[in-house]
Amino acid sequence: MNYKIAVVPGDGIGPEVIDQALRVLDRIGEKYNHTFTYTKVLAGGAAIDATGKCLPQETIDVCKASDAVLLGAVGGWKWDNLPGDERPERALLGLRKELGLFANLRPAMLFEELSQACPLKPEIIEGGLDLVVVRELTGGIYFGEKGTKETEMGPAAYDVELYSEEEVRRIAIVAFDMAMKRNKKVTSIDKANVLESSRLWRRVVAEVAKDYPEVELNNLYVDNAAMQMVLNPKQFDVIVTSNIFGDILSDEASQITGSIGMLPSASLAKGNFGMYEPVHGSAPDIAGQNKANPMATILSAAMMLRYTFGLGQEADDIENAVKKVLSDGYRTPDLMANGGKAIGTKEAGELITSAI
Ligand SMILES: NC(=O)C1=CN([C@@H]2O[C@H](COP(=O)(O)OP(=O)(O)OC[C@H]3O[C@@H](n4cnc5c(N)ncnc54)[C@H](O)[C@@H]3O)[C@@H](O)[C@H]2O)C=CC1
Ligand SMILES: CC(C)CC(=O)C(=O)O
Ligand SMILES: [Mg+2]
Repeated sequence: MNYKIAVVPGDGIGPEVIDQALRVLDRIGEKYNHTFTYTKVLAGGAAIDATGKCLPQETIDVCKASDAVLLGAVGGWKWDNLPGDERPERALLGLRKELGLFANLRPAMLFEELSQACPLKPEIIEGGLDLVVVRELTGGIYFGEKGTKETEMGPAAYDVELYSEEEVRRIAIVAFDMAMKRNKKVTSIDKANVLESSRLWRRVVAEVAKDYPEVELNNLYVDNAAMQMVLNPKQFDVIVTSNIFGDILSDEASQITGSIGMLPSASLAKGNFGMYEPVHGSAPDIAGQNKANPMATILSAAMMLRYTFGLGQEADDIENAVKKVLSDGYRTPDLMANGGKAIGTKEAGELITSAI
C-alpha cells in the first residue's frame, strides 16, 4: 500500500527531528512492505525566507492532496520582530484552520523507564501516569478578532475569545468517545467563573455528557487544574479544554513524561485525516546542535500510523522501539537529569530504527 505524506519540517529543530521520524517510517515501510511517499513543503520561517510568505498556497495544496501531514515545528528568534500576521507561527494556525483540524490529542504518558526524569515526587507518579489532553484547535482566542485601539489609558490591543456551541459540541464528542475507550472519565477545564465563553463551554459539555451516561464528568477552573496537574495528576484521564488552555496545560502535562521532547500529538479533522506534530516548538536555543529529542516526533508518526492509516501493529512497533531504547539506558540531553548513556538526535533515531 502507498501512503502519501506531506512533510513540513519547519524551523529550528523541526528539520532535525523530522529527519529521524522519516528514517523510522522508512524502516516500518521496509519491514511491512508499505510505501511511504513524502512531499516536503515549506511553512513558517523557512517559507518566509524562500517565498516571502509564511504559508505558501502550494503547502496548503500539497497537504490537502496527501493522506496525512507530518510537521516539525515553526518559529524562531530570526523572525521575532515581524508583525503578528506575518510571523511563522501564523502558518501553523493557518494550516490547522485550512485543514479543518479541530481536535488536538496530546497523550501524556510516563514511560516507566523515565520515572527518574519526571520532576514530580515518586509517591505522586507511583503506579504510572497516563492522561490525554483533548484540545480544541481551530477556535477560541487564537482565531478570534484581534486588533489595536486607543483607550483612556493610551494605545491598547485586544484578542477575542469566541466559541460557538457547535465548536464546543464537536470537541466534547471527541473527548467523550475517547473516554469510552479509556477509563470513562472526562475533566472539562474552563474559567466559567469569569468568562462568558467558558459558561457556554460548560453548558454544552454537560449537554453532550447526557449521551454518555457511563462517563463521569468533572469540571475544573483552569487555575485550579494547573495546580492539580502537579499535585494530583492521577485524577485526570481525558481532559477536554479550549485552544489556549489546552496549549498551556499540555506543556505542563509534558513534564509527566519527563520532557517536552517526549510528547506527541495528533491534530484531527472529521474523518481520518490528520496532521501529526510534536507538542514542542522549534527550540532555537538547541537548534543545529544534535541535542533535540526526536521521540515526540517519532511517537507522532506512530500516532499517524494508528489513527489515519489504521496500522496499529506498526504503531506498536515504534512505541516498543522507543521503550527499548529507553530501557537500554540511552538518553538525549533533556532526559539526562539522572544520568544514562548520552546520545544525540541522530543517534536516538538510529537506535529506534534498529530496534524495530
Ligand atoms: N508547534 C509549533 O510549531 C510551536 C512553535 N513554537 C515556537 O517555537 C519557538 C520557541 O518557543 P519556546 O517557547 O522556546 O518553546 P519550545 O517548545 O521550542 O522550547 C521550550 C524549551 O523546551 C526545550 N525543548 C523543546 N523541544 C525539545 C526537544 N525536542 N528536545 C529537547 N528539548 C526541547 C527547548 O530547548 C526550550 O528550552 C517560538 O518561535 C515559538 O513561537 C512554540 C510552540 C509550538
Ligand atoms: C503557534 C502556537 C499556538 C503553537 C503552540 O504552542 C501549540 O500548538 O502548542
Ligand atoms: Mg504550545
